[in-house]
Amino acid sequence: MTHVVDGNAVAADVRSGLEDAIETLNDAGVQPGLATVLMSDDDASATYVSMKQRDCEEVGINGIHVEIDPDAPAEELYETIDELNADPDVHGILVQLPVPDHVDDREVLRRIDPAKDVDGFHPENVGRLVAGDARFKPCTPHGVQKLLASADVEMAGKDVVVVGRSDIVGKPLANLFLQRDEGGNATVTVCHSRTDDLEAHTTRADVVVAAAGVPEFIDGSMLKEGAVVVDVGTNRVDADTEKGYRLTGDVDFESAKEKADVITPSPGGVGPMTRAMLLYNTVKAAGDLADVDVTLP
Ligand SMILES: Nc1nc(=O)c2c([nH]1)NC[C@@H]1CN(c3ccc(C(=O)N[C@@H](CCC(=O)O)C(=O)O)cc3)C=[N+]21
Repeated sequence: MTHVVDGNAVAADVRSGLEDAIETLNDAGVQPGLATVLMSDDDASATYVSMKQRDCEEVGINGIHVEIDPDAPAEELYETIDELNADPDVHGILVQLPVPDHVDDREVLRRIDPAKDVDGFHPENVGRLVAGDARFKPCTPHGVQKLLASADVEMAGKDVVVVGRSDIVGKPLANLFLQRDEGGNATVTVCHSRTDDLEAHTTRADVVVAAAGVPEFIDGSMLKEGAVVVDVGTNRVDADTEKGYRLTGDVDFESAKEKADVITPSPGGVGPMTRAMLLYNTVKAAGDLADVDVTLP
């Protein structure tokens, strides 16, 4: 029987595992705070940000939400970041990506205080992750590791194929899988849109991570019998539903499930874990900034 990993349940475990740490912080007079900044008209972005705010409320993190008109000058976003950097009640800052074209996203990521960079996207934090000294593991890659651990998937020595080379998923995840610690020690191949013969890679992989942002493009025929499949995709595709779309991953779930021993669905897999690890990083940031020792799940 294929094990379908329940991302909502594992995410709920992470959230309840944070309760002790939040209590410890509260006892020390610290209320962890997460600022989300939205500079976009995009529906999906607004939905994700409001889910993140709701998560904060649920676990007792102070959620601060800032919205900036997408037509406003870039300076407005930069100055907002400066203010949040200086605000002692804010321990984590997340600027929802993508930002409008006239805003330099590299400048956005450089501008965030690395100690408050709960996405882990600041160049200093990227460098630390690659060097094996991560301060914040980026939320999606970290969530993938936690999901695999929850399903007792041993990564050491495994042939892992990551499909997708983004800065927010593919690259950091490949680095985490390589590291000499828990959830790492794998043999990692990173494939992408210019890879010759993708199937040759995926069909020999013990673990396939689909993170290319292309709906349902990994199907059962591309997998080895008994593979572990992680679906990072969250795509909205047009459909005859009330909302006019349905959510689907980068994996064709039905055919992949026929082959896989373990599979994470989407929705209901990596997405909720991404949000849970954001809370985790916010609690860690609060502990570090306030110099309070917290035990993280
Ligand atoms: N600075 C920044 N940090 C991010 O972490 C970030 C970002 N920008 N921009 C966009 C992507 C996307 N992302 C998701 C998070 C949760 C779900 C999620 O919870 N999905 C649910 C369903 C969501 C729904 O119902 O629409 C699920 O998969 O079950 C999806 C996508 C974070 N991102």
